[in-house]
Amino acid sequence: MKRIAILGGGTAGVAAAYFLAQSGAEHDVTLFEASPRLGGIVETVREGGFVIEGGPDGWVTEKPWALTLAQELGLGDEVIQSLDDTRKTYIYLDGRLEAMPNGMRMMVPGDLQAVEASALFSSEAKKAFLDEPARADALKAAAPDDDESVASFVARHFGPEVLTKIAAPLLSGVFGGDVNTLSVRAVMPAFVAMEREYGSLVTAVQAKAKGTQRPIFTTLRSGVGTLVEAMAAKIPLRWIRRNEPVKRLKRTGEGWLVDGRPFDDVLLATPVDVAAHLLEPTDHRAYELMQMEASSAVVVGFCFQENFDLPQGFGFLVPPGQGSLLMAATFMDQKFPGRIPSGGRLVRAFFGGASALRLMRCGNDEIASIARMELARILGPLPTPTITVVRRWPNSLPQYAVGHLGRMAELESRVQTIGNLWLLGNGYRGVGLPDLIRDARKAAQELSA
Ligand SMILES: Cc1c2[nH]c(c1CCC(=O)O)Cc1[nH]c(c(CCC(=O)O)c1C)Cc1[nH]c(c(CCC(=O)O)c1C)Cc1[nH]c(c(C)c1CCC(=O)O)C2
Repeated sequence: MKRIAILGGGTAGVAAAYFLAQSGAEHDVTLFEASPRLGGIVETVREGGFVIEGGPDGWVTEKPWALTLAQELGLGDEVIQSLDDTRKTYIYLDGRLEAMPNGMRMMVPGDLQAVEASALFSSEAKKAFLDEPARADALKAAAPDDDESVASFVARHFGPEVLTKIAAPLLSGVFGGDVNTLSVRAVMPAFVAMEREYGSLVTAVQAKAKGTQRPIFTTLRSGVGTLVEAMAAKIPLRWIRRNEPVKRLKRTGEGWLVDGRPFDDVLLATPVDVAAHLLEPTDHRAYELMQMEASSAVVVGFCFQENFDLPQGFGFLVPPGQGSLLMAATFMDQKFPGRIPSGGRLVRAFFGGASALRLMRCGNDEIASIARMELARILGPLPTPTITVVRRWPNSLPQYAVGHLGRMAELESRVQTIGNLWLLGNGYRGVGLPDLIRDARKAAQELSA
């Protein structure tokens, strides 16, 4: 019987424990969670008919692994999709919310007429979009053999305006990060492949848009929290140790000592900085490879009993330098069905970067009042919310900087050499919930083989 320690009870750690429990093999598992609660940054608050997400509100439909898990857990009837018929994403520019043109795939237009008609871009930026297909050969030739930043990739294709107006805010809304440091190969592999094949991204997106489009986001009727709760309910209770942060990890001849207790295998599913610190005595090079910036977020959910007008669509993003403390906001009741009781509104505000770090030190009431003020400056006066949920997520989103894939390949080979070790979580092979679930399943399969 293998003695397995899972360190960290967020989505990755809980999923690993769940898959081990399901494997049919006789494992002796201990899941160490530092806090009193499982789930990490996944947390659904259900109150007064509102479904309020403290962390992620869903996942990207394109990645199948969370949906498969939901179905295995018997949650098939709970699965719902985003309301894409009325999908719009706004960018806050020069004091106004300007809609992104329809048919955009991130910063690449699928519909050049929609770009032409948009008030978001100057005539120069429109010309850059229109001219890009003709530059296909040159773009292919200019593609570096190595990694590059998202900024340099986007600027090569579409110039500086598209970079600052669309790519920067969109990437902050997905990776919380800075386009000048983010690795294009790690965060936009699909676009890199398109460039290799077509040269022009516009041509590639148009060629690929011909198939039927599924809604962009998927979630569960009662919230993403249900996914973690349903997994946790199938983990033997004696496996779970809450309020037990692990302080020391030591490799022994055959296995590990976790705060002095012997185990055969270790799954490190803590935040990257914690995992790096725990591995430092075992492998200093692994520790170095795990040094990465992580961005922080403060999320505020506001529930309103009254209905009031909001722009149609999912929400808005704020590019750097637009004079708002907000990074983004989501109009939850327009993004997914069933988030509110009949009538009412549910709006989520996000702070990131330096604003998040500053706000993190304030009390909940102060954070909520700043969030309301910042929302009202952009959306106009808001009614008084009946429920407010504030969550702080320090260092929660690792930044995949230029060279990330190369560093991760080296880290993986260190992990193989160390042996009896798995690294799980959002610092390595993808930031979305589906990525975490895919990796946890794979680790459990390898352990049970
Ligand atoms: C600010 C922020 C958001 N979401 C996120 C942040 C970063 C800050 C942080 O959590 O630390 C994080 C995020 N957003 C997304 C992911 C998953 C990415 C993946 O699975 O690869 C992750 C990890 C999907 C997304 N999130 C977004 C896209 C782009 C959608 C598009 O092309 O329109 C994706 C794939 C855009 C986004 N993202 C957000 C808003 C308000 C919007 C626009 C409106 C809306 O949909 O709610 C909120």
